[in-house]
Amino acid sequence: MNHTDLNQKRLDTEAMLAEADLLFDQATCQTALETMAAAITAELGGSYPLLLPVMGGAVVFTGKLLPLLRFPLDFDYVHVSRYGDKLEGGNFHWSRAPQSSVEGRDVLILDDILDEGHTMAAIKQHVLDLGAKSCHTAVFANKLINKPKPLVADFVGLDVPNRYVFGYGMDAAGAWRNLDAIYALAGH
Ligand SMILES: O=P(O)(O)OC[C@H]1O[C@H](OP(=O)(O)OP(=O)(O)O)[C@H](O)[C@@H]1O
Ligand code: HPA
Repeated sequence: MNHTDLNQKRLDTEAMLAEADLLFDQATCQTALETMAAAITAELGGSYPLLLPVMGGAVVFTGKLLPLLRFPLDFDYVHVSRYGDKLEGGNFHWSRAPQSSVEGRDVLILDDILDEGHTMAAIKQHVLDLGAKSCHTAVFANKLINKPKPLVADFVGLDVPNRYVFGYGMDAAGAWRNLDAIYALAGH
């Protein structure tokens, strides 16, 4: 992309945020995160779990959550995507399957958002197929959609409305994963 195109993209991306609706501010997200950390600790703190964040959306949630978990754990990650830069999900693309052995482990999958739930359901099934002893799921945002999901997350930070949301690891057209709050795209 040349300099002019990049500059236009920067301006468009700034405009997208300026027009968006703030749903959950930084303080609200932090409180939700701390509540989740306490619940995860109570459930899994004694089982030396293997944490598997789903890149790239889980990067902010995971980076903020990990220092709040003061118990022994192992860390690996998977990379699965089905939205890319689009607003609607398509086929799965696995860029990285779990590398550490999940066999016999209590696994906790972490993701930024449970939308239709297909991503989390597929990863959980894969982890169980690999012989995990148990598999819990944690999502920072759970979208309140108007249809049943294949899976209910064990740990949820915030319920978000049925709109396209971004920030806190979630992208809008590839941008704004770096925001410390959750916004909804204008008109979506
Ligand atoms: O519940 P679902 O409808 O399956 O959607 C949720 C998934 O979609 C997003 O990933 P995406 O495919 O956009 O990849 P990314 O994490 O790289 O943005 C998000 O990070 C979740 O993994
Ligand atoms: O609403 C969303 N925002 C960002 N990424 C997503 N992936 C699935 N749904 C969403």
